[in-house]
Amino acid sequence: MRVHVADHPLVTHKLSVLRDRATQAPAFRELVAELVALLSYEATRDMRVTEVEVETPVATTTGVKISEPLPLAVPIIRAGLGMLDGFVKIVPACEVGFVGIVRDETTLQPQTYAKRLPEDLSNRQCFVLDPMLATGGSLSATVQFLFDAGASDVTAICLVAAPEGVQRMNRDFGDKNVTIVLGALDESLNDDGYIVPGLGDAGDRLYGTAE
Ligand SMILES: O=P(O)(O)OC[C@H]1O[C@H](OP(=O)(O)OP(=O)(O)O)[C@H](O)[C@@H]1O
Ligand SMILES: O=c1cc[nH]c(=O)[nH]1
Ligand SMILES: [Mg+2]
Repeated sequence: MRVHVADHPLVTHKLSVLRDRATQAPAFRELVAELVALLSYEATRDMRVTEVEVETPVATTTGVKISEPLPLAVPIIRAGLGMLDGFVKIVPACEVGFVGIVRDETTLQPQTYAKRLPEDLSNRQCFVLDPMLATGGSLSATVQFLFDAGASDVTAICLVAAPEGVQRMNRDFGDKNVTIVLGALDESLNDDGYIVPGLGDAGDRLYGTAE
């Protein structure tokens, strides 16, 4: 397993505005889309491509196109849906699968309530989208669904992670072809399972459901 933390002033700037409790849902959604676009650049560095011949108005040259089977984007509903548009803008050729997971607020255990994935994921590069990697339960369950369907190459894009979540992923997938691309690796988790300093509940902030 590999972990890549983006080290770029634009990412850190946008994350700082995202973290600010005064940032309201419309700006929050826009910033999430912009951050996904920046992180996708790093996350797709090893995307598989096939050589193609291209005729320019001047000459024939060799280019590339994204290989088939096409990559699969998997947003973890609900908050991960806020990252889908940003990813699809960068990789319009991708297909999209869905996993719906919510944490039990008391036990912090992930509860899966929806799953719609292609049956056979062998040879598919998969890109999981979820802004928050906290205890790691939700991401670990999702990556396991993908491996169970035959995937062997999974990249997760998360905006903010806690060290506890990264350790959990390393415990579960340390010897697997899994890459985690992060906007920031924060300090810790608090007793309620929230990332510190984090940005609060990403789903609530995206969809305006915070109390
Ligand atoms: O690493 P974990 O401890 O599993 O926590 C992270 C999960 O928590 C949030 O989802 P949440 O359960 O709040 O659901 P929501 O997206 O519907 O708000 C977040 O989007 C992750 O999926
Ligand atoms: O800090 C956190 C932890 C889990 N889920 C969130 O949305 N935020
Ligand atoms: Mg939530």
